[in-house]
Amino acid sequence: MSQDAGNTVKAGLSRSEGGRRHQWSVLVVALAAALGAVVLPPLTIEQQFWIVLVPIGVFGLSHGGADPLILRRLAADRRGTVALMTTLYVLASLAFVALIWFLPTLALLVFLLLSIWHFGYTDASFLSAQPNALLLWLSGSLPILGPMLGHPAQTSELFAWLIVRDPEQVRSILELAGPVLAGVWLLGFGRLAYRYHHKLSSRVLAELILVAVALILLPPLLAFAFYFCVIHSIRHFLSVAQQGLGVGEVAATLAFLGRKAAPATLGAIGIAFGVWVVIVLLEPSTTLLVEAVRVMFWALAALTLPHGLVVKTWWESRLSAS
Ligand SMILES: CC1=C(/C=C/C(C)=C/C=C/C(C)=C/C=O)C(C)(C)CCC1
Ligand SMILES: [Fe+2]
Repeated sequence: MSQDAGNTVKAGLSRSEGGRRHQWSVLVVALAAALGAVVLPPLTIEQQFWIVLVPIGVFGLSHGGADPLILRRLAADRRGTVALMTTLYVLASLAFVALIWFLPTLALLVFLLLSIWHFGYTDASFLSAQPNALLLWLSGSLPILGPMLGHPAQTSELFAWLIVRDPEQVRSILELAGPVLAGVWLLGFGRLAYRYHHKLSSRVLAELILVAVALILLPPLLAFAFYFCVIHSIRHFLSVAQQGLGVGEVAATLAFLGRKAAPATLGAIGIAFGVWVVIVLLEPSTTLLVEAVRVMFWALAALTLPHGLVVKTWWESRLSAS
């Protein structure tokens, strides 16, 4: 891929009407979320779980549900290639499930790192016309760093459920790592503002700050749902629509994608529900909530590796085709 071709398409995303409009709405929604978080009464993890279950299921997962469509496009609808790519996708997921099974703590760390990269990749393409690795890591790390800093006790408990460890032990690590990482983030932000202030609009810096504040103030599961549904999924759909079919057709394409993504999304929800029931039957001593949280995040984790690779491969192939 030539650097110029890459720049042209990314410039298209960051300057596109849909991208710009969405960037303004992110600022408004992040401000509203931050203000809402201040007046919100403290919520238990269980209350948060019931609030975010439907938005994450419907809104969030459907963006992964578009992967089969992207795979077909990547394979140019050649049956053999579609089958091969689908097999590789499933194998990558299964490899990650094996990692979760045998080395859960390492799996959580890899999941968090992959998520930061994947979130940042999408954000940076919308926020900057030129590739900007610093912006990628700053933006992508917010959904993980925010809950760690703002609500270390609940975030530790959620992590501890995933890796079956003592929440207090996880908390002592987070309370040390959180401020250190926040310091590194602030240094990076200072460098971004200083080095790129002429290239990036102040709206980008405002987005980073406002989204950071919202993610720190909101309780962890609400913070994640806000970022995942309102920012990540919408940007993903906008980019899929735009890169695939041209700016003018975004609305029609979103409706089309919605229809195409629905079967895989419903399938994923069905499988997740099935796994939940099986786990609960096998291990009736643990609570339903803990198992539900495990299914929700480990399912996302198992899909993150192939999903992130598919999205990147597809974007790069679009770039080199342009
Ligand atoms: C587990 C967990 C968290 C991280 C979730 C992540 C990292 C989700 C990634 C999803 C992806 C990458 C979806 C694909 O597009 C939080 C929010 C810090 C709160 C505490 C529990
Ligand atoms: Fe994604």
